[in-house]
Amino acid sequence: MASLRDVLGFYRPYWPLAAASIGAASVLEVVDLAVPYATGQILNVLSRQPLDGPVQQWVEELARWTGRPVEGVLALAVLMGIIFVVTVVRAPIQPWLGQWFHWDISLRARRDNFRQALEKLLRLPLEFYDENNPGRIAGMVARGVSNHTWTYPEVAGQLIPKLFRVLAIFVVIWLIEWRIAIAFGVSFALILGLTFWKLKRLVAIEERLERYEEDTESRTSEIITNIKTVKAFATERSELARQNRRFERELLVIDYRIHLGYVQLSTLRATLVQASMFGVLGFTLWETLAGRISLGHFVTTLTVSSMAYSEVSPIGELAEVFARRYASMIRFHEFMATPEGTDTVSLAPAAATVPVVQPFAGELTIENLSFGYDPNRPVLENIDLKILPRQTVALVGRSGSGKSTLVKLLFRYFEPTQGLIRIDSQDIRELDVAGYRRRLAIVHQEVDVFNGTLLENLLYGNPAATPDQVREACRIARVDEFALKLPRGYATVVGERGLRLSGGQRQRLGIARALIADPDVLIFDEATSSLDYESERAIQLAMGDVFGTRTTIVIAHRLSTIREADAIVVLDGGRIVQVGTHQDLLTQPGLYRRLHTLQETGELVG
Ligand SMILES: Nc1ncnc2c1ncn2[C@@H]1O[C@H](COP(=O)(O)OP(=O)(O)OP(=O)(O)O)[C@@H](O)[C@H]1O
Repeated sequence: MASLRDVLGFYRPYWPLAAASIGAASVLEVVDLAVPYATGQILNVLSRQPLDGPVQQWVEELARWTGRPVEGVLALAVLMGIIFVVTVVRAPIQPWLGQWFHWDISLRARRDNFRQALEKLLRLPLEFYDENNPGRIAGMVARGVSNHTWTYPEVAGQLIPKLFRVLAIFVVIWLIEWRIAIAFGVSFALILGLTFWKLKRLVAIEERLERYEEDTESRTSEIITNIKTVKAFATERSELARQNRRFERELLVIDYRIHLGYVQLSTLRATLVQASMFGVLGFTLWETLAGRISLGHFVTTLTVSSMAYSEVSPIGELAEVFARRYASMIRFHEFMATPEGTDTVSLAPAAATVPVVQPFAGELTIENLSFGYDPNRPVLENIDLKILPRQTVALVGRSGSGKSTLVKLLFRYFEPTQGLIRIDSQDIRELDVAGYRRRLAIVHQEVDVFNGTLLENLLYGNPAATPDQVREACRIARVDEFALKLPRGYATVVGERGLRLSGGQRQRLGIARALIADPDVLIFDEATSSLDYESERAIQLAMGDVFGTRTTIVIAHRLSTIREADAIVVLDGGRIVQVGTHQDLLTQPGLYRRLHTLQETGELVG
């Protein structure tokens, strides 16, 4: 669970500048008090009452310097001089000390934290993305960072300096008449104490609301992602109704619990402030009438105490704003503390000590491998497999038999619960994870296309590829066949804001992209399953040209894709049940022959 310490830690790199700017802003708030003080002293001069000791000394000092007699005019000049410095001279300095540095720190921290959040996102394991959809993640990060950005200048530039100002006012009143100071101090402590007590309770509600809102955002994000399904099933109305119920609930909590709480707090605060001010007025008047304080001090005390009480509302409001944003800041820090697991480039164990052995030949050995997403529910059990360099091995089996999971383990997205995988005799856990993954490439069933030109997409895994490499890969993957027909050829923008590629074209782009990365091990994960016959045939031909050029693993439901494989590995319930060539396996009774017969004839045979 993140805490206030994490929130403050956000600004750790900037602490010297932060301390200096907060200190300067506080000093400005405090020196401002010289104005009512000097005004009170002017009143004393005008009503022929004595000046305070230090002021009298300054006047005498100035009289000595200038050779003029100590008189009222000189005293007024000193006091006016003080007021001039504190108001007119201070005015152009204030925005720099009061705004520039706080916003400068805040905006720098914003940049750093967006960067760190992205670094975190890039390092988090795939499991995190299985559990959190893009809407939830983006909302959490954006709200957390932007609330930090807005809050820091308010807290550093206003809240803290104002608290110092109130403290200084307390000291000034104390110096004038300690009894009034105590009455003032007690009333202030009571008001602030009540404010913070109430805010703590409101923060707890805000934290619960934050989580609820995240779930709402997450659903909205799913609606966007799955919009085709929503439209196809015509569930727009029910989706709207469902979200509307959540919005209504949110409104009820925000309005009747949080907002109401803040208004109650403001009511209480305003009443206490006015009552306290009235009390201080009465008490000061009493002390003045009793002759214990001068007329000047009467005015000064009333002015500074009303200045202090007038700070109560802004302090309270700033504290409220902080409280309202605190929950999302805490969520952001919880996100930043999410464990990164082993699926991270920089945290690979022994990455620094064990160099990548280059080049790989592409021999893969899987030894007694077991794994389960939930340790009590094994998905793969005791897998033993050896794939020689440049061999093509197909993984087949029923849906859910663990084929994709095996590939995820090969990519080191998860740690096996038992056993290990070696590449060219080296345990893959000992290799630098980024260096190792660059030796692999995968063509998924759904090929991701980034917003950019076709060429940029092709070069995604290897921007340094030569034109010849690109040309050759595009020839093998049959990208050239469609690329030249695009409006601007390879310079055509595809993806989010560009031309939509068909399923077959995306697949071919995926294969070319993988080939351009020149991997030692290439994996096709059901690359043809979603395609029509013609596109499938084109992809099969492309794959056929790749077979034998590097170690290749093909996951396929359509067995026609893998007839040429050197070995076919049949998985069932997370175990290897058969291994052999297409011909071998057809001659044996078993799962492969059953699946094959089913695909050829549509008949289920025992
Ligand atoms: N991220 C995950 N978290 C938890 N369980 C998972 C996850 N991914 C897959 N599984 C489970 O692991 C088992 C194997 O899934 P896997 O995707 O490896 O099978 P597959 O053979 O590739 O299936 P298909 O051919 O349908 O793609 C399934 O029971 C599935 O529910």
